[in-house]
Amino acid sequence: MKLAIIGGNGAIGSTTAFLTAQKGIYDEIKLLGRKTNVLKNHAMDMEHALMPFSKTVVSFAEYEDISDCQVIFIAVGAPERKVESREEYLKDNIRVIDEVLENSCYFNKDAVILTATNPIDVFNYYLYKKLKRDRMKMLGFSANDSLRLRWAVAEKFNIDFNKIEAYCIGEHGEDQVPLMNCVKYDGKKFDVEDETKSEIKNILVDWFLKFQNLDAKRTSGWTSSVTASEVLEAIACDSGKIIECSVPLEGELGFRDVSLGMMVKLGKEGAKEIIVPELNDGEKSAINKAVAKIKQQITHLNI
Ligand SMILES: NC(=O)c1ccc[n+]([C@@H]2O[C@H](COP(=O)([O-])OP(=O)(O)OC[C@H]3O[C@@H](n4cnc5c(N)ncnc54)[C@H](O)[C@@H]3O)[C@@H](O)[C@H]2O)c1
Repeated sequence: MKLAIIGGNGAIGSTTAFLTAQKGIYDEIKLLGRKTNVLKNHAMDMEHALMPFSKTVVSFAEYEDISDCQVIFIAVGAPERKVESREEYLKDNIRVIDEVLENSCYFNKDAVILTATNPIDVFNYYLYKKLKRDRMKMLGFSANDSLRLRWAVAEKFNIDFNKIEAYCIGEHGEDQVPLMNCVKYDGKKFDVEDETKSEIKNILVDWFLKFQNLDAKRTSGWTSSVTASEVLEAIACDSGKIIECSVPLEGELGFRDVSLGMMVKLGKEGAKEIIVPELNDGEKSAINKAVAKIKQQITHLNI
Protein backbone atom coordinates (compact mmCIF):
# COMPACT_ATOMS: atom_id res chain seq x y z
CA MET A 1 0.00 0.00 0.00
CA LYS A 2 1.26 3.52 -0.80
CA LEU A 3 0.66 6.77 1.02
CA ALA A 4 1.04 10.32 -0.33
CA ILE A 5 1.58 13.18 2.11
CA ILE A 6 0.80 16.60 0.68
CA GLY A 7 2.65 19.16 2.79
CA GLY A 8 5.27 16.49 3.48
CA ASN A 9 7.87 19.08 4.44
CA GLY A 10 5.75 20.60 7.24
CA ALA A 11 5.79 19.69 10.94
CA ILE A 12 2.86 17.27 10.78
CA GLY A 13 3.62 16.01 7.28
CA SER A 14 7.27 15.12 7.91
CA THR A 15 6.81 13.79 11.46
CA THR A 16 3.83 11.65 10.43
CA ALA A 17 5.88 10.33 7.51
CA PHE A 18 8.66 9.28 9.87
CA LEU A 19 6.43 7.75 12.56
CA THR A 20 4.36 5.88 9.98
CA ALA A 21 7.43 4.71 8.05
CA GLN A 22 8.92 3.34 11.29
CA LYS A 23 5.94 0.99 11.58
CA GLY A 24 6.78 -0.55 8.17
CA ILE A 25 3.10 -0.84 7.20
CA TYR A 26 3.25 1.10 3.91
CA ASP A 27 5.49 0.03 1.00
CA GLU A 28 6.13 3.64 0.08
CA ILE A 29 5.41 7.09 1.46
CA LYS A 30 5.61 9.88 -1.11
CA LEU A 31 6.28 13.39 0.14
CA LEU A 32 5.08 16.31 -1.93
CA GLY A 33 4.42 19.97 -1.44
CA ARG A 34 5.90 23.34 -2.07
CA LYS A 35 9.56 23.23 -1.11
CA THR A 36 11.25 20.69 -3.35
CA ASN A 37 14.68 21.00 -1.71
CA VAL A 38 13.26 20.46 1.79
CA LEU A 39 11.11 17.52 0.64
CA LYS A 40 14.12 15.87 -1.02
CA ASN A 41 16.18 16.56 2.09
CA HIS A 42 13.58 14.76 4.28
CA ALA A 43 13.47 11.80 1.88
CA MET A 44 17.27 11.44 1.84
CA ASP A 45 17.53 11.82 5.62
CA MET A 46 14.74 9.30 6.32
CA GLU A 47 16.27 6.73 3.97
CA HIS A 48 19.20 6.42 6.38
CA ALA A 49 17.25 6.97 9.58
CA LEU A 50 14.84 4.15 8.74
CA MET A 51 17.47 1.52 7.94
CA PRO A 52 17.39 -0.11 11.42
CA PHE A 53 13.57 -0.13 11.63
CA SER A 54 11.72 -0.51 8.41
CA LYS A 55 11.63 -1.32 4.72
CA THR A 56 9.19 1.50 3.91
CA VAL A 57 10.63 3.72 1.17
CA VAL A 58 10.16 7.46 1.73
CA SER A 59 10.49 9.37 -1.53
CA PHE A 60 10.06 12.83 -3.02
CA ALA A 61 7.14 13.09 -5.43
CA GLU A 62 5.22 15.49 -7.65
CA TYR A 63 1.43 15.36 -7.96
CA GLU A 64 1.89 13.45 -11.24
CA ASP A 65 3.48 10.57 -9.27
CA ILE A 66 0.74 9.85 -6.73
CA SER A 67 -1.97 8.11 -8.76
CA ASP A 68 -0.85 4.74 -7.31
CA CYS A 69 -1.33 5.93 -3.70
CA GLN A 70 -4.34 4.35 -1.97
CA VAL A 71 -4.16 6.83 0.90
CA ILE A 72 -3.60 10.59 0.71
CA PHE A 73 -2.83 12.66 3.81
CA ILE A 74 -3.40 16.40 3.28
CA ALA A 75 -1.21 18.20 5.84
CA VAL A 76 -0.84 21.59 4.16
CA GLY A 77 -1.36 24.88 5.92
CA ALA A 78 -0.59 28.58 5.70
CA PRO A 79 1.99 29.71 8.30
CA GLU A 80 0.59 29.47 11.85
CA ARG A 81 -0.50 32.56 13.76
CA LYS A 82 -1.99 33.10 17.20
CA VAL A 83 -5.75 32.50 17.17
CA GLU A 84 -8.56 32.18 19.68
CA SER A 85 -10.30 29.53 17.64
CA ARG A 86 -9.27 27.21 14.81
CA GLU A 87 -12.09 28.64 12.66
CA GLU A 88 -9.92 31.73 12.18
CA TYR A 89 -7.69 29.59 9.95
CA LEU A 90 -10.48 29.27 7.36
CA LYS A 91 -9.52 32.33 5.37
CA ASP A 92 -5.78 31.52 5.66
CA ASN A 93 -6.14 27.98 4.42
CA ILE A 94 -8.84 28.11 1.75
CA ARG A 95 -6.28 29.24 -0.86
CA VAL A 96 -4.00 26.39 0.15
CA ILE A 97 -6.78 23.79 -0.05
CA ASP A 98 -7.90 25.18 -3.42
CA GLU A 99 -4.35 24.72 -4.72
CA VAL A 100 -4.46 21.08 -3.62
CA LEU A 101 -7.85 20.69 -5.34
CA GLU A 102 -6.40 22.06 -8.59
CA ASN A 103 -4.13 19.01 -8.59
CA SER A 104 -6.75 16.48 -7.52
CA CYS A 105 -6.93 15.09 -11.07
CA TYR A 106 -3.80 13.14 -10.07
CA PHE A 107 -5.48 11.51 -7.05
CA ASN A 108 -6.27 7.80 -7.28
CA LYS A 109 -10.05 7.72 -7.72
CA ASP A 110 -10.46 5.19 -4.90
CA ALA A 111 -8.00 6.74 -2.46
CA VAL A 112 -8.90 7.34 1.17
CA ILE A 113 -8.29 11.02 1.90
CA LEU A 114 -7.36 12.17 5.41
CA THR A 115 -7.23 15.95 5.91
CA ALA A 116 -5.51 17.74 8.79
CA THR A 117 -5.83 21.31 7.53
CA ASN A 118 -7.85 23.46 9.93
CA PRO A 119 -10.72 24.00 10.33
CA ILE A 120 -10.91 20.34 9.43
CA ASP A 121 -14.67 19.75 9.66
CA VAL A 122 -15.24 22.57 7.19
CA PHE A 123 -12.46 21.53 4.80
CA ASN A 124 -13.35 17.84 4.92
CA TYR A 125 -16.88 18.74 3.87
CA TYR A 126 -15.60 21.14 1.19
CA LEU A 127 -13.28 18.47 -0.26
CA TYR A 128 -16.08 15.89 -0.13
CA LYS A 129 -18.39 18.15 -2.14
CA LYS A 130 -15.68 19.16 -4.62
CA LEU A 131 -14.24 15.69 -5.16
CA LYS A 132 -17.67 13.97 -5.20
CA ARG A 133 -16.30 10.77 -3.61
CA ASP A 134 -17.71 8.13 -1.35
CA ARG A 135 -18.12 9.94 1.99
CA MET A 136 -16.65 6.97 3.87
CA LYS A 137 -13.31 7.68 2.17
CA MET A 138 -13.30 11.34 3.26
CA LEU A 139 -11.85 11.66 6.76
CA GLY A 140 -11.01 14.80 8.69
CA PHE A 141 -8.23 14.34 11.22
CA SER A 142 -9.52 15.23 14.70
CA ALA A 143 -8.22 12.31 16.76
CA ASN A 144 -6.15 14.69 18.90
CA ASP A 145 -9.28 15.73 20.77
CA SER A 146 -9.85 12.21 22.07
CA LEU A 147 -6.16 11.82 22.95
CA ARG A 148 -6.32 15.06 24.96
CA LEU A 149 -9.50 13.93 26.70
CA ARG A 150 -7.68 10.78 27.81
CA TRP A 151 -4.76 12.97 28.95
CA ALA A 152 -7.12 15.24 30.95
CA VAL A 153 -8.79 12.23 32.63
CA ALA A 154 -5.36 10.76 33.43
CA GLU A 155 -4.26 14.14 34.89
CA LYS A 156 -7.39 14.61 36.97
CA PHE A 157 -7.46 11.11 38.47
CA ASN A 158 -3.73 10.36 38.34
CA ILE A 159 -4.38 7.11 36.47
CA ASP A 160 -2.67 5.30 33.59
CA PHE A 161 -3.31 7.06 30.26
CA ASN A 162 -2.89 3.80 28.35
CA LYS A 163 -5.77 2.13 30.20
CA ILE A 164 -8.23 4.94 29.43
CA GLU A 165 -10.69 4.68 26.56
CA ALA A 166 -12.48 7.96 25.87
CA TYR A 167 -13.80 9.80 22.83
CA CYS A 168 -14.64 13.34 21.84
CA ILE A 169 -17.07 13.95 19.01
CA GLY A 170 -18.39 17.18 17.50
CA GLU A 171 -16.31 20.05 16.16
CA HIS A 172 -12.52 19.89 16.08
CA GLY A 173 -12.37 23.06 18.16
CA GLU A 174 -14.01 24.62 21.21
CA ASP A 175 -17.28 22.88 20.40
CA GLN A 176 -15.85 19.42 20.77
CA VAL A 177 -18.09 17.18 22.89
CA PRO A 178 -16.29 14.84 25.31
CA LEU A 179 -18.43 11.73 25.81
CA MET A 180 -17.90 11.59 29.55
CA ASN A 181 -20.53 8.89 30.07
CA CYS A 182 -18.63 6.51 27.77
CA VAL A 183 -15.22 6.72 29.51
CA LYS A 184 -13.73 3.32 30.30
CA TYR A 185 -10.74 2.41 32.45
CA ASP A 186 -9.09 -0.97 32.03
CA GLY A 187 -12.09 -2.05 29.93
CA LYS A 188 -14.68 -1.12 32.59
CA LYS A 189 -17.07 1.84 32.72
CA PHE A 190 -15.43 4.72 34.59
CA ASP A 191 -17.94 7.01 36.30
CA VAL A 192 -17.13 10.71 36.52
CA GLU A 193 -19.18 13.07 38.71
CA ASP A 194 -20.81 16.07 37.04
CA GLU A 195 -18.56 18.58 38.81
CA THR A 196 -15.46 16.71 37.68
CA LYS A 197 -16.76 16.54 34.10
CA SER A 198 -16.71 20.37 34.00
CA GLU A 199 -13.21 20.43 35.51
CA ILE A 200 -12.00 18.06 32.80
CA LYS A 201 -13.59 20.20 30.10
CA ASN A 202 -11.84 23.24 31.61
CA ILE A 203 -8.47 21.43 31.52
CA LEU A 204 -8.99 20.97 27.77
CA VAL A 205 -10.03 24.58 27.13
CA ASP A 206 -7.15 25.93 29.25
CA TRP A 207 -4.67 23.79 27.35
CA PHE A 208 -5.61 25.37 24.01
CA LEU A 209 -5.43 28.91 25.41
CA LYS A 210 -2.05 28.29 27.10
CA PHE A 211 -0.68 26.75 23.92
CA GLN A 212 -1.88 29.67 21.78
CA ASN A 213 -0.66 32.28 24.27
CA LEU A 214 2.89 31.05 23.73
CA ASP A 215 2.52 32.48 20.22
CA ALA A 216 5.20 30.04 19.07
CA LYS A 217 3.93 29.98 15.45
CA ARG A 218 3.74 26.20 15.48
CA THR A 219 0.94 23.68 15.86
CA SER A 220 0.80 20.61 18.07
CA GLY A 221 2.96 18.80 15.52
CA TRP A 222 4.11 15.98 17.77
CA THR A 223 0.69 15.07 19.16
CA SER A 224 -0.92 15.38 15.75
CA SER A 225 1.65 13.16 14.12
CA VAL A 226 1.36 10.43 16.76
CA THR A 227 -2.42 10.28 16.30
CA ALA A 228 -2.32 10.76 12.49
CA SER A 229 0.07 7.85 12.31
CA GLU A 230 -2.40 5.75 14.35
CA VAL A 231 -5.17 6.61 11.87
CA LEU A 232 -2.93 5.75 8.90
CA GLU A 233 -1.98 2.47 10.60
CA ALA A 234 -5.63 1.52 11.18
CA ILE A 235 -6.33 2.17 7.47
CA ALA A 236 -3.28 0.27 6.15
CA CYS A 237 -3.84 -2.70 8.47
CA ASP A 238 -7.62 -2.72 7.91
CA SER A 239 -7.77 -3.04 11.68
CA GLY A 240 -11.28 -1.85 12.48
CA LYS A 241 -9.84 0.25 15.31
CA ILE A 242 -12.25 2.92 16.53
CA ILE A 243 -10.75 6.41 16.30
CA GLU A 244 -12.43 9.82 16.25
CA CYS A 245 -12.47 11.31 12.74
CA SER A 246 -14.61 13.94 11.06
CA VAL A 247 -16.92 12.38 8.45
CA PRO A 248 -19.67 13.79 6.20
CA LEU A 249 -22.99 12.87 7.81
CA GLU A 250 -26.05 11.48 6.07
CA GLY A 251 -28.58 11.39 8.84
CA GLU A 252 -26.36 10.20 11.72
CA LEU A 253 -27.44 12.03 14.91
CA GLY A 254 -30.11 13.64 12.70
CA PHE A 255 -27.67 15.71 10.60
CA ARG A 256 -26.62 15.96 6.98
CA ASP A 257 -24.75 18.51 4.80
CA VAL A 258 -21.96 18.74 7.37
CA SER A 259 -18.80 16.89 8.40
CA LEU A 260 -18.54 16.19 12.11
CA GLY A 261 -16.19 14.36 14.48
CA MET A 262 -17.60 10.89 15.19
CA MET A 263 -16.30 7.58 16.49
CA VAL A 264 -15.30 5.75 13.33
CA LYS A 265 -14.26 2.14 12.76
CA LEU A 266 -11.33 2.42 10.35
CA GLY A 267 -10.12 0.15 7.59
CA LYS A 268 -8.56 0.12 4.15
CA GLU A 269 -11.69 1.60 2.56
CA GLY A 270 -11.68 4.49 5.09
CA ALA A 271 -14.61 4.48 7.50
CA LYS A 272 -15.97 0.93 7.77
CA GLU A 273 -18.65 2.17 10.14
CA ILE A 274 -19.70 5.40 11.81
CA ILE A 275 -20.66 4.68 15.41
CA VAL A 276 -23.63 6.70 16.62
CA PRO A 277 -23.49 7.11 20.41
CA GLU A 278 -26.49 7.61 22.68
CA LEU A 279 -26.37 11.24 23.83
CA ASN A 280 -27.89 12.89 26.87
CA ASP A 281 -29.71 16.25 26.57
CA GLY A 282 -26.59 18.28 27.39
CA GLU A 283 -24.54 16.46 24.75
CA LYS A 284 -27.34 16.82 22.19
CA SER A 285 -27.47 20.57 22.64
CA ALA A 286 -23.64 20.80 22.50
CA ILE A 287 -23.69 18.86 19.21
CA ASN A 288 -26.43 21.12 17.83
CA LYS A 289 -24.24 24.12 18.63
CA ALA A 290 -21.19 22.53 16.97
CA VAL A 291 -23.15 21.66 13.81
CA ALA A 292 -24.62 25.17 13.58
CA LYS A 293 -21.12 26.64 13.86
CA ILE A 294 -19.62 24.37 11.18
CA LYS A 295 -22.56 24.94 8.84
CA GLN A 296 -22.20 28.68 9.29
CA GLN A 297 -18.54 28.47 8.23
CA ILE A 298 -19.47 26.28 5.24
CA THR A 299 -21.67 29.13 3.95
CA HIS A 300 -18.46 31.14 3.35
CA LEU A 301 -17.25 28.57 0.85
CA ASN A 302 -18.05 28.29 -2.81
CA ILE A 303 -19.66 24.84 -2.92
N1 LIG B 1 -6.41 18.43 12.70
C1 LIG B 1 -5.55 18.60 13.68
O1 LIG B 1 -5.67 18.02 14.76
C2 LIG B 1 -4.38 19.51 13.49
C3 LIG B 1 -3.43 19.64 14.48
C4 LIG B 1 -2.37 20.48 14.26
C5 LIG B 1 -2.32 21.20 13.07
N2 LIG B 1 -3.27 21.09 12.14
C6 LIG B 1 -3.25 21.80 10.87
O2 LIG B 1 -2.41 21.08 9.96
C7 LIG B 1 -1.82 21.98 9.03
C8 LIG B 1 -0.32 21.76 8.98
O3 LIG B 1 0.26 22.02 10.26
P1 LIG B 1 1.86 22.00 10.46
O4 LIG B 1 2.11 22.16 11.89
O5 LIG B 1 2.44 20.83 9.76
O6 LIG B 1 2.25 23.34 9.71
P2 LIG B 1 3.60 23.68 8.93
O7 LIG B 1 3.58 25.14 8.66
O8 LIG B 1 4.78 23.10 9.60
O9 LIG B 1 3.42 22.91 7.56
C9 LIG B 1 2.52 23.31 6.57
C10 LIG B 1 3.11 22.90 5.26
O10 LIG B 1 2.18 23.16 4.21
C11 LIG B 1 2.97 23.55 3.08
N3 LIG B 1 2.11 24.26 2.14
C12 LIG B 1 1.55 25.48 2.28
N4 LIG B 1 0.82 25.76 1.21
C13 LIG B 1 0.92 24.69 0.37
C14 LIG B 1 0.36 24.37 -0.90
N5 LIG B 1 -0.46 25.21 -1.52
N6 LIG B 1 0.68 23.19 -1.45
C15 LIG B 1 1.49 22.32 -0.82
N7 LIG B 1 2.04 22.56 0.39
C16 LIG B 1 1.74 23.73 0.96
C17 LIG B 1 4.07 24.42 3.65
O11 LIG B 1 5.18 24.46 2.76
C18 LIG B 1 4.40 23.68 4.93
O12 LIG B 1 5.41 22.77 4.73
C19 LIG B 1 -2.25 23.37 9.49
O13 LIG B 1 -3.38 23.78 8.76
C20 LIG B 1 -2.65 23.17 10.95
O14 LIG B 1 -3.60 24.11 11.40
C21 LIG B 1 -4.30 20.25 12.33
